[in-house]
Amino acid sequence: MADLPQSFLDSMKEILGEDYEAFLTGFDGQRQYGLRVNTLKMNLEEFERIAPFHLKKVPWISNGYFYNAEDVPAKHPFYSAGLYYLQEPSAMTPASRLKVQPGERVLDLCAAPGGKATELGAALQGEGLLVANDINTARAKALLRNLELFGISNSFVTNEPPHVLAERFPEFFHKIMVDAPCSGEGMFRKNPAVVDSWKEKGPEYFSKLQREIIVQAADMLLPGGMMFYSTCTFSPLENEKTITHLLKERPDMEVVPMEDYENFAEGLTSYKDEAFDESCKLCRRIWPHKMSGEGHFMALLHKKSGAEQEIKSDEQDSVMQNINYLQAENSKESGLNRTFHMNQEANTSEILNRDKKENTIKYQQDAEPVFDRKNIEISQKSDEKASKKSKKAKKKQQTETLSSVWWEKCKSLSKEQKAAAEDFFAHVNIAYDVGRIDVRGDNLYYLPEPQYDGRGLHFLRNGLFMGEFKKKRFEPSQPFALALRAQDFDQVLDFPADDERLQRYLRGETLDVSDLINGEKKRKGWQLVMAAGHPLGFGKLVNNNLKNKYPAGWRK
Ligand SMILES: C[S@@+](CC[C@H](N)C(=O)[O-])C[C@H]1O[C@@H](n2cnc3c(N)ncnc32)[C@H](O)[C@@H]1O
Repeated sequence: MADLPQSFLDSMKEILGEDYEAFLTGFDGQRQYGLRVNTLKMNLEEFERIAPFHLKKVPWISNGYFYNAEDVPAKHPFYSAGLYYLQEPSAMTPASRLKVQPGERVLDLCAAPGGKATELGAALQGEGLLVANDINTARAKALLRNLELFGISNSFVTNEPPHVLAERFPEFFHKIMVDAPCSGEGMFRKNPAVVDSWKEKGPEYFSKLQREIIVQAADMLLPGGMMFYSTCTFSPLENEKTITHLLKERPDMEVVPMEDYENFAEGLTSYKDEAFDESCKLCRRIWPHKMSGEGHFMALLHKKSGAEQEIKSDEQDSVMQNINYLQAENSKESGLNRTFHMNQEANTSEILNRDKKENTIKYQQDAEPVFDRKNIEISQKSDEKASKKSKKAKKKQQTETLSSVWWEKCKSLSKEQKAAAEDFFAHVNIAYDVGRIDVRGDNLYYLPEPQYDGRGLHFLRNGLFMGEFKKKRFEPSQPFALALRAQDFDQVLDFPADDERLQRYLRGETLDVSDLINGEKKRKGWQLVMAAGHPLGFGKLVNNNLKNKYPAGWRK
């Protein structure tokens, strides 16, 4: 057992009472290994059919599995294809309980390295917007990589303190995840080094930070929206006390029940001589001695709204699952009788303006908008005629593809670059909404659909980075490969998952692929390399040899 601080042990004894001994014994127990399937890329039946691991379902997570440590799924090509995320099972819970639906605007405020954001992004299924933020630049880079690996194309990855986002996005998001920085008591078993950082910065330090963050987060939530607060620590200071603070500061926020599991424990309503809001009982705790997880605190919060439209049973909205659950719970045991309303859209007028360079991470605050996506007002009050017109325009736009006509309009590109891009996109079987295509400097992007104002924000990525124009060429990007499905590209090299060439491909080696192209003499150029039908990256075919285009920074 790690050398645990006495004040931590005293606090645990106070909270757990007769369960304390079982909790301590748990520290000598075995670590649980888990993976979560990327439902943007595949369904569970397919995963179970193809995964060569010893899997057991995590009973409270629909797409979560325990695996045996000796399986080493991180080394399998399926990992490099973004088919799953390795995650301790209790850490899978928060994103699974926020019930994100395609088309929503979602914020993950403390997102790096992406354990929750990858699941939230997958739940969007390519529709809507995921703003994934982390205050720490190095960690935000890891977050971006994981989102790219998962093939999530509709994210805006930012690197800002929460208060800056709160000023920019008042009442903007349907769903918000706050997986707060914390003292990490739930990590003590998995990573004893966390004990040392706890001694430097413990619950008192983080509690103050969390109280600021949670209020700023709530201010970004749409009335009727849902927010999830979680930590991987046990201290009530960082958990129920933070929630109680939010409820006092923002009376329109309330704790609501989440989808339950028999071994979750209730939140606390007091600790020592401090009383917390009674509704903290609806929060949930994962205790490592009660179930197979390292430990988590979780609160599902709802922002009440006043006179907005009441949710009707036939209007299947994202909030419905949580609310249905809540109503059932209310009538069952709590006796609370609430009516829920929601405001479906914010009155927001947004102009998107972008920086010229990729990865300079800074929007020009005072620059003229380079790209004004019609300054569409998202408003419930917008008159019907305008909305019909814009729907028609959008439909027309969506049927356009990246044809020569479109490239012709791209003034910043040379003739050769346009021809190269056109050649490449002739192999892509996707009809793009050309209004979302953006050529910025030498780079090509596909922007998320919802409108938002990103001016002046530090960011690492806006939408999908599709590729780069070099002198006379167009080079498709690695994130683009990972966002494609097998049927989206018509020149594929599909290797069996256990073909040793896949490991060599992932190391950057040139491969002989004559057996895969069956004497197709004319075949050349960009190929999508796949492991059993799942894209891994690009290569270029020259005389039966595959020149490796797996980027150096991604190699194993
Ligand atoms: C518990 S971790 C998030 C883990 C992540 N949600 C996941 O599942 O992979 C908390 C994150 O909060 C960030 N953070 C630290 N201080 C912060 C602050 N003052 N405001 C916002 N985020 C902060 C850290 O950089 C860290 O990545």
